[in-house]
Amino acid sequence: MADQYAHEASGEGSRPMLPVLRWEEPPEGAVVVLLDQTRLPAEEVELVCTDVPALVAAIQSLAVRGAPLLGIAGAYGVALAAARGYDVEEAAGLLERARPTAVNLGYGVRRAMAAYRAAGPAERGSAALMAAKELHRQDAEASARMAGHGLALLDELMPGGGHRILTHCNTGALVSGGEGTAFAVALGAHRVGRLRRLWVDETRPLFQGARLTAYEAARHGLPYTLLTDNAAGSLFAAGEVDAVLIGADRIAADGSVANKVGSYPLAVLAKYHGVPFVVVAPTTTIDPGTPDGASIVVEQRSADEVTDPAGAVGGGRRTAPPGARAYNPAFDVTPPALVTAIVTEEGVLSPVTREGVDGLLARGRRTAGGRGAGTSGSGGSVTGSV
Ligand SMILES: CSC[C@@H](O)[C@@H](O)C(=O)COP(=O)(O)O
Repeated sequence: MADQYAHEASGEGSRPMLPVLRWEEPPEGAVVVLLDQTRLPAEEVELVCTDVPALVAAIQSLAVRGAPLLGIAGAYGVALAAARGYDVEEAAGLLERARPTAVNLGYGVRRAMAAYRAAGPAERGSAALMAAKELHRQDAEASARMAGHGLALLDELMPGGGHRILTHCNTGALVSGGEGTAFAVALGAHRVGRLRRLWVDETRPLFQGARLTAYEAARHGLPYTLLTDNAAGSLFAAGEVDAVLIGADRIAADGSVANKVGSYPLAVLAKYHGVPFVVVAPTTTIDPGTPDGASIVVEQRSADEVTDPAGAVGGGRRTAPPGARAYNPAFDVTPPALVTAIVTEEGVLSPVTREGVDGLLARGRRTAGGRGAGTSGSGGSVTGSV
């Protein structure tokens, strides 16, 4: 495909992005400060959440979003409730139910709640806060390790380098305590001179690809090119895609992957064209309590996001006549048979089997400590450092 479609690489971003999420304790009381992702890329504006309902609203409006970051936000939400003297048990329920598909949200809330409940009455708030900070730090570490494992996998799959990678939705620093999941792998490839092109699906209806991934790619000087989601087929047919790299919102025990709607069609295309389809996610995204893809609850969002797509992210005009109905699932589910590999901070699983997923989870539990059910097992090959 002609290079005139490529955004020119221009070196690392000129200035650091504001922190995606931070905790502050001014004299007026603790707050969770978020980079408002609904305002990107036009402006970097922070949203200050002084209470749990405000944080829940920010989660539901996608001001803060992306599975790993939702987990971190949920954990800080518990700390916020404790610091502000709210009913912490009730706050935890509100936070956990704010969005249904990304398992990390509930994981982060439960982890902070476990610390809160285990502490003595005077230490509960600080115990929840420490748990949130620990999860934040661990997610950054996991991100760096995923980038390393993912890059090694790409080199194995495509020894010649010059990777042309297609990605969907947004998986960079905006979803993570670190540099992200799938995007961190592409960034790693760029830094060692192996990324020839990052193809970025715009990701309808909320344009996380166009608004957020392109924004992050530009800041890092990646050679990226945007495409409408429905242009992906012709891109594969033209032989322009070497690998698909995506994130995940929930990985079921059988290796089924829920991710932003539009991921499953990419997996089908990849299979047909013999292109690796690689999922990059921390082990906190694996849910042993969800046995298979059919059991994953897929969030259904408002029809307005489809009929008035620009309006949903800050101004524009309707594209559909008044009263038009819309089918608007936020995620779809890709079966394990279509997934070439799952890259986690604990290593790479390929092929994707129930036993292999279980083994990854056991490794993740050993690293992070106590994360719920699941037994260790074997099956599938997990490579990489433990
Ligand atoms: C790394 S998070 C998983 C992503 O791949 C993707 O599905 C995503 O960005 C989450 O969707 P969102 O609805 O924007 O919260």
